[in-house]
Amino acid sequence: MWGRTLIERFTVGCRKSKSQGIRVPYVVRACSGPALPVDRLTPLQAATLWRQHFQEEGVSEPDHSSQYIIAHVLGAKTFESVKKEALSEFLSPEKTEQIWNLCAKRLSRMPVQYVIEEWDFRDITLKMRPPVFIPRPETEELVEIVLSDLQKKSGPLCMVEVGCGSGAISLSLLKGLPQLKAVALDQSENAVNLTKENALRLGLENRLEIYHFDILKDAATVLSHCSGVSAMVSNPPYLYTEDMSSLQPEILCYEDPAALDGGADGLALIKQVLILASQILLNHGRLYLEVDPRHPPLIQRWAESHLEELQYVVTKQDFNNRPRFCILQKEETNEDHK
Ligand SMILES: C[S@@+](CC[C@H](N)C(=O)[O-])C[C@H]1O[C@@H](n2cnc3c(N)ncnc32)[C@H](O)[C@@H]1O
Repeated sequence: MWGRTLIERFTVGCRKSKSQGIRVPYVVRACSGPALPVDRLTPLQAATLWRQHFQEEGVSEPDHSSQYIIAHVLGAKTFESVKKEALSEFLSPEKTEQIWNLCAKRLSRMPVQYVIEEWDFRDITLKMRPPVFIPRPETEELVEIVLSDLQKKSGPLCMVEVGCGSGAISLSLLKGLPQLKAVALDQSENAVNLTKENALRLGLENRLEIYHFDILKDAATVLSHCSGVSAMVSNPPYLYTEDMSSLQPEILCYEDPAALDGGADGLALIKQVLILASQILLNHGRLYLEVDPRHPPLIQRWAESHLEELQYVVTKQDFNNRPRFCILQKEETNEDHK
């Protein structure tokens, strides 16, 4: 596991009504939190106070939430990395007010990553802004799988990412592979702008082209901008629509639903990615997908019956041992030999 971590992501956050057995999404109560203290507090005291308050208000990961926010205000990434003495020194009134303002945002269920406006993904730190999707730890594993495959290839490489969000996947692959060039696409203007900003911050902008394309509407344009690539990567929206209303309030209230909702069977965008992969990839080029654990056999069957040139290679498990990553490969067809 890399960098800063928060555990709960994509957890279904609904409760069942006892009387009707139906799903009732959480209602986030408006609450203001403890008043700005008159007496001076140390970071340790502030962390304890806010942990208790988050706990009382049902905010998930109360400990990590208060610690990451206070560490951020103190100019550090984690509480553990703040000097011991600094944790017991009184906070200035300005820093106390900053902590109170940020913790109030967390109290309204804003994810910590949006509260502190940045997050770590593998060995890079990315700027975060709602409603652009917050990268999840499983996606670090997807990147590892792609990296270890591409590292075996020699010469210049080009890849396409569909649905780049904050740029997490493309930027960490570019960082790890100096011979790689990438094209990143997203239907969201917010995502495209954030990927551009993150690419500039990391000094990777010269090897990355970023386009505001919707692959369901602009397939022809996508094809004209990307062809002959060695790899295609996507962590597409793959949730089943019926599961959307029961997501945690952090996700429901702040993240773009278009980054999550994959339609009735979660496969709406995935099928289009498969079609594009069969047209964009070079022979022996590979498509790497992050999906729901129910998807791999469905994807294999669909690709086999619709796309002769795309062979299903393997399903890989995530760190929870769930089948989450699909690899497919473009093969020469009889047509190609003619
Ligand atoms: C699950 S997020 C993944 C973001 C990022 N790759 C990551 O792993 O953190 C899916 C992304 O796909 C984008 N997306 C959804 N539908 C799309 C479409 N039709 N065309 C292009 N991008 C799309 C969303 O805007 C979102 O940024």
